[in-house]
Amino acid sequence: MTQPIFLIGARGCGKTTIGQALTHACDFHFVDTDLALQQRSGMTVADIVAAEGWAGFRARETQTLISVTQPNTVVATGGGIILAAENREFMRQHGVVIYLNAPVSVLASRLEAFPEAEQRPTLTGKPISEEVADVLAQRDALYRETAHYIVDASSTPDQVVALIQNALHLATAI
Ligand SMILES: Nc1ncnc2c1ncn2[C@@H]1O[C@H](COP(=O)(O)OP(=O)(O)O)[C@@H](O)[C@H]1O
Ligand SMILES: O=C(O)C1=C[C@@H](OP(=O)(O)O)[C@@H](O)[C@H](O)C1
Ligand SMILES: [Mg+2]
Repeated sequence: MTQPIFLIGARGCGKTTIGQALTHACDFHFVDTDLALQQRSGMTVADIVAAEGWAGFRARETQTLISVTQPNTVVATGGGIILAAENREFMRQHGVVIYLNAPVSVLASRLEAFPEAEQRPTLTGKPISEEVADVLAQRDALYRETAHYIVDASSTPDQVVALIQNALHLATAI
């Protein structure tokens, strides 16, 4: 299989971490839409949102998604990539989409331990655990309708990578 693999899911589900580990396991290249758009603009996510609002960030995110998509590539996306219908359609048409699914308690404890405020400026103004619950409630259906496969992302990184590889073997067998 050479199709790109898109990792989607909430902040803290491990798209960036698992994406890097997966590229070693399946000998793909790694790209992360947030890292790519920050390198190109010379600004952090927080800088872009402060200067251009979330609409400016979302426009850059869509451009970046299209430009980084190549064969043999794992694309770690940002948690809000599924908000735009064009992004959802693009990912489903151009590759295999995997939803890294984890409960609110797991997401909140990871984000509380490593908030990375420059990467994750607040979306709602609420404390982390409330924000995670609210945002996941709004987006879970979009992650599910976009995904070809849903993988439990609450176990260790090695275990999550193994679950993805199982799903991809299914994909190559079809
Ligand atoms: N499977 C995992 N088990 C434990 N910690 C994890 C796991 N996946 C990610 N993390 C940790 O959670 C935090 C957020 O991970 P990250 O990959 O940045 O998530 P995302 O890109 O989905 O927002 C990081 O500190 C990372 O080390
Ligand atoms: O969920 C979101 O709307 C966002 C998630 C972030 O990426 P991660 O999911 O990699 O943290 C980043 O793209 C930005 O802060 C917006
Ligand atoms: Mg990330």
